[in-house]
Amino acid sequence: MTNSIADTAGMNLHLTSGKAQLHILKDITFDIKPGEVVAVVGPSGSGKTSLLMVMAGLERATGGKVGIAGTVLDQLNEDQLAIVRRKNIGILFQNFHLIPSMTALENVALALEIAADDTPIADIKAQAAAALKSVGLGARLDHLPSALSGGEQQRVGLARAIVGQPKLLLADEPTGNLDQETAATAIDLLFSHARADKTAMLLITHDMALARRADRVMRMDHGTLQEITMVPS
Ligand SMILES: Nc1ncnc2c1ncn2[C@@H]1O[C@H](COP(=O)(O)OP(=O)(O)OP(=O)(O)O)[C@@H](O)[C@H]1O
Repeated sequence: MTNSIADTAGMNLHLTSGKAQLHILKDITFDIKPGEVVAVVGPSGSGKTSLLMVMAGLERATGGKVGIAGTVLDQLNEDQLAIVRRKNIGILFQNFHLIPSMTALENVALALEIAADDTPIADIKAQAAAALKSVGLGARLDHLPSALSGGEQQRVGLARAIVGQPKLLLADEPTGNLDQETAATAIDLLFSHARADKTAMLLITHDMALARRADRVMRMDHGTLQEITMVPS
């Protein structure tokens, strides 16, 4: 459990839906090493997003252990969870989740303001601008999300996810809402950042070509997770 950036042992997640108790994640044991890219594939509803939510500390496992950067999450309160999250994790969502009333720069700066309590605002803005520049949006700092294309919005999402230099990037179908060409550009950017910064990544995708670019591929099926071998294309 020690030299992983993320690891789980016998992790379970039960959720209630009406009167039903659903067993969403079943006895999941896996780990992600620093700098490693792990793809998770599997059918819709199998539990991939639920796994990401647990790894992000946004959903609590109902059994087993979950560790992030050597800290076991199970016993932490919400404030402690938030600290582990902001110190270690960047999250990239399919629907971008940008704040519509904030410019690209403000969206990225906000993530850093939350993550770095004592940093002067001028430094935060400079770092946010640099992150946006690194994803090719140096000329779009003052645009609102509504004035950006889908691909550009996702690049703002990427800048926001990486600006705090997380050890672990959690990406949930990051290109699911983009056309093929825009998606390919976004994925290249995502991988080049992850590889250059040696950021570990848990990448949920339906795209097998994308999964092949990962170091390892896991398949989620009805809440169970297993490593699979990809047949070369
Ligand atoms: N808050 C919740 N309460 C109850 N059940 C939930 C909740 N969130 C998800 N589920 C159920 O958990 C199961 C797994 O959902 P999850 O979103 O993790 O699947 P997924 O593999 O990410 O699917 P997709 O590929 O369609 O995004 C589904 O049956 C879903 O209905």
